[in-house]
Amino acid sequence: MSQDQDNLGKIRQRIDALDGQIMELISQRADCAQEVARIKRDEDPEAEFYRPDREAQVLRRIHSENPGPLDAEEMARLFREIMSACLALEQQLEVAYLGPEGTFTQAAALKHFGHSVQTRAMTAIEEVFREVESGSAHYGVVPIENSTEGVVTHTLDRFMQSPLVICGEVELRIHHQLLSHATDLGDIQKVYSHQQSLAQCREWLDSRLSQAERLSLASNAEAAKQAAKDPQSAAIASAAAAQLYGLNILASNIEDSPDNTTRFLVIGPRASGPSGQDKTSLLISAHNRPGSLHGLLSPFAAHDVSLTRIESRPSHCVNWEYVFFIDIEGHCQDAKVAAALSELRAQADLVRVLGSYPKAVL
Ligand SMILES: C=C(O[C@@H]1C=C(C(=O)O)C=C[C@H]1O)C(=O)O
Repeated sequence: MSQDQDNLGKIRQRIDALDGQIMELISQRADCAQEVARIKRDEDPEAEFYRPDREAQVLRRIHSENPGPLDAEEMARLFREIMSACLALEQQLEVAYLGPEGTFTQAAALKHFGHSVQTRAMTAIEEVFREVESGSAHYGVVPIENSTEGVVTHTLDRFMQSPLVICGEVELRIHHQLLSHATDLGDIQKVYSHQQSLAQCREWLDSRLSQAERLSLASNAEAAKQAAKDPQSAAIASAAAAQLYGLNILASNIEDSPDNTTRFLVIGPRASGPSGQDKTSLLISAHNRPGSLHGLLSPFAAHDVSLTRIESRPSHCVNWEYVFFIDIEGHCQDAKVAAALSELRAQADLVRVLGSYPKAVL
């Protein structure tokens, strides 16, 4: 046996021994999680085991203390899966998402909760809300904004009527693939996709597929299904959808902006506690008076609270002329945020906290 082979054998023995220790430690961790569950259940038989604030803190600590050589993000992803498996011992979470299977929203749900939850595909954003409102699913995941195309107005509008709260956010880098049974771009007559994805690939389509008609459908996965039926068509969708619907990737990463990112929200029946690094989303309205927007924003400036986003929408209601969706830094239980909100309540016709939730970690 050569010296190298001898060394290889020894290193493999060491890896086997380490795997044994890792397994033992993960099992001890799972025992602790079950113990936490017993305590929570004793305090309250209806207790919710999932704690987004605690999970965010665990992941942040792993991220910041990671010694390498693995990338911090990679290490946090491994722990995301360990926590997901531990939580599944306590409670099988059901997560509704904007389907069908293979959408970016499903990828976002799995990124946020890990792979030990049960994901359930819904056909519309409205249905995701309804599924969680009725209690058929514990949580829901819906898209809210894209770095290239802006806000998903349908999701914002739905918050105006829903009692649900936002308990998390997920950011996902979006890579679009052109999927088809065809092998030549010249054969493509139609391109199907969700309207946002068509917009995110506009320049690529103008230069490489200008002959093809663009047709928008309810989701990218739906587009992949359509493209699978007609070899003269293509879909813009994810690599996961290519596998799921048996299509070739005819061109990859065709999005116009290299940092094309979509943000998703996790919606649920219960508010999240403070994690130390949080955001709060608000729905605010005021009558149309001169200076009313200024009045709505000044409490944030006065209490040193940063605004990360502001979006205005038609109110769909005669009483209010403006509705603003505002994201701020901090949790509604933080002193600065609480002070800004109480000042705001004195000026606005409506202030609803849509949720305070941990900033995305992964
Ligand atoms: C163990 C707990 O419950 C759940 C499981 C967690 C874990 O495995 O670390 C973290 C938060 C909760 O989702 C807890 O609240 O600490």
